[in-house]
Amino acid sequence: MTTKPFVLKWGIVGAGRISGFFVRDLILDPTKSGRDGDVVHAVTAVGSRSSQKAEEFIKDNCPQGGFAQQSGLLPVAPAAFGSYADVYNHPDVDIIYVGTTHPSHYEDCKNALEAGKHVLLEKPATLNKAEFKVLSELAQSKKLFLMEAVWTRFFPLTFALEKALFEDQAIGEIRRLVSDFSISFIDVVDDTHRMLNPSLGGGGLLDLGPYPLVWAMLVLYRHPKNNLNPPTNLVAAMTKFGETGIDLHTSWSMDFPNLGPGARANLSVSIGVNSPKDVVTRIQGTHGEILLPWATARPDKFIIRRSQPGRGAQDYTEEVHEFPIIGQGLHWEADAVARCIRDGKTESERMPHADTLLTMSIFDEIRRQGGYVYPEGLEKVTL
Ligand SMILES: NC(=O)C1=CN([C@@H]2O[C@H](COP(=O)(O)OP(=O)(O)OC[C@H]3O[C@@H](n4cnc5c(N)ncnc54)[C@H](OP(=O)(O)O)[C@@H]3O)[C@@H](O)[C@H]2O)C=CC1
Ligand SMILES: O=C1OC[C@@H](O)[C@H](O)[C@H]1O
Repeated sequence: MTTKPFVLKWGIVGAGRISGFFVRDLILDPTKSGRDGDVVHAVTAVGSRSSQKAEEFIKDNCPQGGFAQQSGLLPVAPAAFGSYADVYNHPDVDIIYVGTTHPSHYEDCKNALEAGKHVLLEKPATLNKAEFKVLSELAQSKKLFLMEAVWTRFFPLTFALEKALFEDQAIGEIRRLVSDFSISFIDVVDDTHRMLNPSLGGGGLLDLGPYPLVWAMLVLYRHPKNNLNPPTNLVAAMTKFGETGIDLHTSWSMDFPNLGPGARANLSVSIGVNSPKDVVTRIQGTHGEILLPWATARPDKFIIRRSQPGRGAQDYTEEVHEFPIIGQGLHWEADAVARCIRDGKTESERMPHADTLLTMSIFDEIRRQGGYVYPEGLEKVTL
């Protein structure tokens, strides 16, 4: 006997680039994209500040909705709206995907929760820790699911990497992690683009920073021996882009003193250059290293180089572990969210509120040390 899959009905707010990638992944047949198929997705409503844009978004990305609609499991067509509120109030929506620009995240998420909907909130969750704290408390008080959309955490590759590091001890004790995510936007987009525009929370840190940080969070912060102790000795530097106040290059280091004699993360982002494609993340241990090639957000392989202590970095054996990605790879995150909601959970153990609060407190401190000040009134909540 086959069991019917759980259907999660999504309402999308913000008809932009990542929302397009997200819904196109919701259309993929789970059994043909390396997933279990116990949960499937429907796209029942799309909201934009322009109704025409919402209609075009549906036509271009999901004319028949998600896989649940395409396969006949849910006979409901996706509806286009010229406001976000119509999506929050739509009876055929279980969860809101917030794919808007950074400064809108707080209010869009709050409005969705107040309308009684679960939320998957694009990264960075908010502009600061204080804003996310309000959202977390609101979601908890209303018993609604809320998660920051750090999709990289849900890749099969990421689970396999953790097994190699923590169970198999593939490189011995971890001593250092170096990760960079850099994409040159300067001279590629104009100054009004969200990446360069201070009033849209522009710059490298908020947009690209979640990805180098996610590797430090998973490999060092969530290392079984770290016992979830926050990093110490955070030291950050920012180079600013012209007179705008946003960051062009940002780098920071953090220590994890509970790991052996101590481990360090050296992390960086830039919107002025591109990361080298061959290695963007390097995890170094007492018995070798693991390399992750481009992209920091979406790697499809890792390379284990095993060596003997004291034998020098040139003397190693190499194994390549490949994890092909069908679609963009946002479907693993969407499936994990669907399972949480099916099972009545209000948080994901894989991406809990506590990890978002720590992320935002790290970003707050980097901005403090780097002198990144948001335009007046951009933050809706401050400490
Ligand atoms: N997980 C991932 O891989 C990725 C995540 N992201 C995250 O997703 C979010 C959106 O990024 P992306 O899709 O690239 O951005 P886009 O600019 O393509 O889309 C953002 C959308 O936000 C809405 N919006 C609301 N208020 C404003 C405003 N004042 N100015 C401009 N747009 C506004 C618009 O939707 P409308 O006009 O329809 O109302 C717009 O289409 C960001 O938080 C980013 O960090 C981005 C890329 C990849
Ligand atoms: O989340 C992201 O990952 C991919 C990048 O291209 C994009 O700027 C960023 O928002």
